[in-house]
Amino acid sequence: MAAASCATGGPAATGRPSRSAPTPSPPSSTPSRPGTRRARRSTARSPSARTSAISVGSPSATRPTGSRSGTRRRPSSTDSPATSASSSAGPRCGAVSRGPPRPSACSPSTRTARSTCAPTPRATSPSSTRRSTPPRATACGSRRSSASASSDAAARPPPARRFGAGGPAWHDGPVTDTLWTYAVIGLVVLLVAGGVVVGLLRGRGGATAPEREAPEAPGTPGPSDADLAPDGSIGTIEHPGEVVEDEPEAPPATPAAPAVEAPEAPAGRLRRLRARLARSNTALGKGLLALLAGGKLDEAGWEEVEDTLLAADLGVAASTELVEALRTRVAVEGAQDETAVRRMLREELLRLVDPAMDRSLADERVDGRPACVLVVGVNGTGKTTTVGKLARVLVAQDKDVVLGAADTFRAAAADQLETWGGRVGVPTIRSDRDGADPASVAFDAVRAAAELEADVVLVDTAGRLQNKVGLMDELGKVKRVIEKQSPVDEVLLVLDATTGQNGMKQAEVFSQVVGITGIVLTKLDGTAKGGIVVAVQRALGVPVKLVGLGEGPDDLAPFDPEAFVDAIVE
Ligand SMILES: Nc1nc2c(ncn2[C@@H]2O[C@H](COP(=O)(O)OP(=O)(O)OP(=O)(O)O)[C@@H](O)[C@H]2O)c(=O)[nH]1
Repeated sequence: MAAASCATGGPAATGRPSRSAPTPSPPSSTPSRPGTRRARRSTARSPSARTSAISVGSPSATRPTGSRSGTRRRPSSTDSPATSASSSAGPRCGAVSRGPPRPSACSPSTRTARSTCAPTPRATSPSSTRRSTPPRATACGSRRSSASASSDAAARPPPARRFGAGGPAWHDGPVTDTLWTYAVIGLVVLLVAGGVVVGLLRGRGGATAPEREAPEAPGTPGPSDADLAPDGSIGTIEHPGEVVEDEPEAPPATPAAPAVEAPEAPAGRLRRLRARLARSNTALGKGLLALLAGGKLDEAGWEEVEDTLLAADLGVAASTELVEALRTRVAVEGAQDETAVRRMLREELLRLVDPAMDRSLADERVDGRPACVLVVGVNGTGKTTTVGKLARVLVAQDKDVVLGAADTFRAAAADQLETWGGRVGVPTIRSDRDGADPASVAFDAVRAAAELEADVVLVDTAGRLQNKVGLMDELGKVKRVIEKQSPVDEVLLVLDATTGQNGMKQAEVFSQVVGITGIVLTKLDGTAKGGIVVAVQRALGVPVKLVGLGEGPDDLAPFDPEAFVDAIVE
């Protein structure tokens, strides 16, 4: 046991570099990244963690303590293996070898008296043999002068003779016998005392609080195999008289993986949301129906119909056109009941909304690459929310989606988008730095989507007023940079329906800068101005493709002209 302690405790045995002082080593690079799970794992498994785990339950006999001792005393090249083997641990071996017993054991008087104790039974016992055999002789010999060693050799008979038959030839008489006996007894007492001291030191090492270890340099070897339990873990370390068990290692606290949601299928969403649309557009629908079904309309009545349409943001041209169409039909078909009026109104509104427009989204891979969708608009219209909701629509259609957080202006936008994506298991490409170049982030997102072989990448951009030339130029650059890698298949302009005709001006400028291909009308749940759908489509010649009807995650619906008109007239 002692020999084993020395072997594992000495610096040479551990392979650890000797340190002249236990100064803290520089921190390793791994713990400098605690935020990451990998880093947490690394920290949990780091050498310092392991050694501190050993220190908690380990006494001086364990390798770490031996290692620390090793830093205090570098083993001398003159230390023989026997010296180590005869002591407990490296440094302690040295301390014991320098203690009082050795000089007295090796003193000339003792050597002279040795001949007198030859016949004692203790001298022939195995333990006596261990104590008196080469190890200690070597230790003593390292201190003796060569002259005294040679005189000692001359005066001393061979050990076999001394302790074997106890040959009388070198018996000098009773006085010498007595001195020899005392010397041997003294030697034995000192050895026993030394053993007790070593034992106490070890026992105390196990009882005291573990010393705090200096952090180890990266690459410092971890616990040796001797420190490891059969299963490879750092296990119990036994000491005389006590068994210290490692506390069962608590499983690493892994954050609960957020549940991935299953978004609602997009088909029929608008029908579910129709009540919200109808509630907001009650004035339009009910007002028109009341006027039209009230009997033959005079000029004032028709003006009232037109005002109602304008109030719903249908726009002057569309409103005038609708009134003309209705007047013609009433004149031709005669006075109608409410059901017939409703049908007539529905047909004329639907014609204005133009169901023939292509409202499909670019959400399929094109020419072996992901479809690329850029989302633009003024501040606060709901772009980020729309990108998040649209990701859900696409996931519900079993598409592989990647999000690009190119809104680097608003600090929380990337986090907001990442949260949306995380809920449906969609990755978000973002910059860690606020104010990063949005074109660069957009480029990275498109490249990542290509590498991931996604179906579609949705790139969110910062809100900007259409009259800020610098910001509009920046948006143009975002698109151009993306196009160095992939065509932009869809540019969605997000318009807040509550802004009414103001949105028309936005749409025109954005369209000039980045070429709008589709419109998302948000916040239609909170406005009676559903007529904007018609107005904006007519002004830009691009279809409304999606409508937002609430703040809920699935409150974005593909625009369905029939459902939209039904919600108005029913
Ligand atoms: N009622 C309602 N609220 C909506 C709708 N769409 C978005 N919002 C809300 O509009 C607010 C602004 O949404 P954001 O997505 O942050 O707007 P943004 O355009 O990204 O904002 P900027 O990045 O500052 O330009 C949020 O409170 C959304 O919940 C909608 O269809 N209906």
